[in-house]
Amino acid sequence: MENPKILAINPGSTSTKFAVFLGENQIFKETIRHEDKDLIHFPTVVSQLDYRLKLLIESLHYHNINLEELDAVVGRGGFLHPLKSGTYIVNKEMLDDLKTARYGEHASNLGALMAYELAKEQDIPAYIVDPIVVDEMEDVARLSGIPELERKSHVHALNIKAVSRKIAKRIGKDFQSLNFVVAHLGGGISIVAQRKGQIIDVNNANNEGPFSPERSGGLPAFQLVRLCYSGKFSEKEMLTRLTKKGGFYAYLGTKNAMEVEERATKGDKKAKLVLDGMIYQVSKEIGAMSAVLEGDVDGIILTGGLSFSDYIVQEITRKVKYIAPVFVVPGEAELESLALGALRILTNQEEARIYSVEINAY
Ligand SMILES: Nc1ncnc2c1ncn2[C@@H]1O[C@H](COP(=O)(O)OP(=O)(O)O)[C@@H](O)[C@H]1O
Ligand SMILES: CCCC(=O)OP(=O)(O)O
Repeated sequence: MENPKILAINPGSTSTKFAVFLGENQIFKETIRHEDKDLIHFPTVVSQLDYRLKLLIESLHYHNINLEELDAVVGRGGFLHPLKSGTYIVNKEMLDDLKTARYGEHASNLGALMAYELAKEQDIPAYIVDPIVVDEMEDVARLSGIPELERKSHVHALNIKAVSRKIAKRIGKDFQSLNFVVAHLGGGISIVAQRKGQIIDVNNANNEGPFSPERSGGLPAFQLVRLCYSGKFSEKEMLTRLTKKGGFYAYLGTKNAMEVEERATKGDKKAKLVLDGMIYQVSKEIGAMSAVLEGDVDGIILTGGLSFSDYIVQEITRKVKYIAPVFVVPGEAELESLALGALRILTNQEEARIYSVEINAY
């Protein structure tokens, strides 16, 4: 199929981003922002499906984009069974796992569900690409120190794979011949050791590694246990504190790094300390992942929204440039990566993977 028309959908916790591609070329892009007040009354992520779909369809109609002209729909992949990197056809088993939040709740769980709903009306395929559960970790990285607490790969795989390909192309080498430490620095942070294209270790973006604008990162275990049993918080409140109300938000009441930086520049000592604390922890994690690669690092890549900040990039670079050259790819290329993942299937460059707990089990 030449130049297929692909709709890519990226549902986030505060937005639904979507774009239409003709082959590799983006011909339309839109972001719908969701305020807290609009989402707060939905008890679960999956219960937002109809609401988000309606807004998306209205926007497509408004911009004269005809769903009947699409060849495929592709969504960001959410919490599923651990999977190999690649493009997966959305099937019943996947939909069932997402509807029941079998492996956890995250806005990206809506990606496959929205893609499927739109694709089935047109009788075209729906896909996901490099979901947040891409798991290429080595066995040695899975140990935590307590047998029942296995470390899990929860990672910004879609953007990390995309920026790694981009930098490999820039330096004129094949992505699968290079070793990178990639730091996705967004609302959540994942920092990976990527050996010859494979993510062999990562700080779980939800509960390990550096704190981020909204997440606590790894915490002192004894004190955490005591806080959980203090009787002050329910399980849900504690989990929300760790994943949505940690990091910058917990210390400073904002998740906005630009605001934190401005406060720091204007003399707010606490804002400066917290900003520098995150930079310190990110640099430390980059060092740890470099050790995982035994110092054989072709490049360190900084990406995600925080990489738009000159201060953050300069400070991290100052601390880690002794390891390897630092490359910066600010923001994320998730919609483009989704479309390219679907395109590789539609143009027969790759075969779509089938989601099945049996086949992909690690
Ligand atoms: N130009 C910028 N300078 C500094 N920080 C920025 C800039 N643009 C975005 N950010 C920060 O990046 C973070 C969000 O990153 P992003 O990758 O968009 O996250 P997510 O997709 O997880 O919401 C926020 O803290 C935001 O304030
Ligand atoms: C759980 C890994 C992916 C992730 O944290 O995504 P967001 O930063 O978009 O929430």
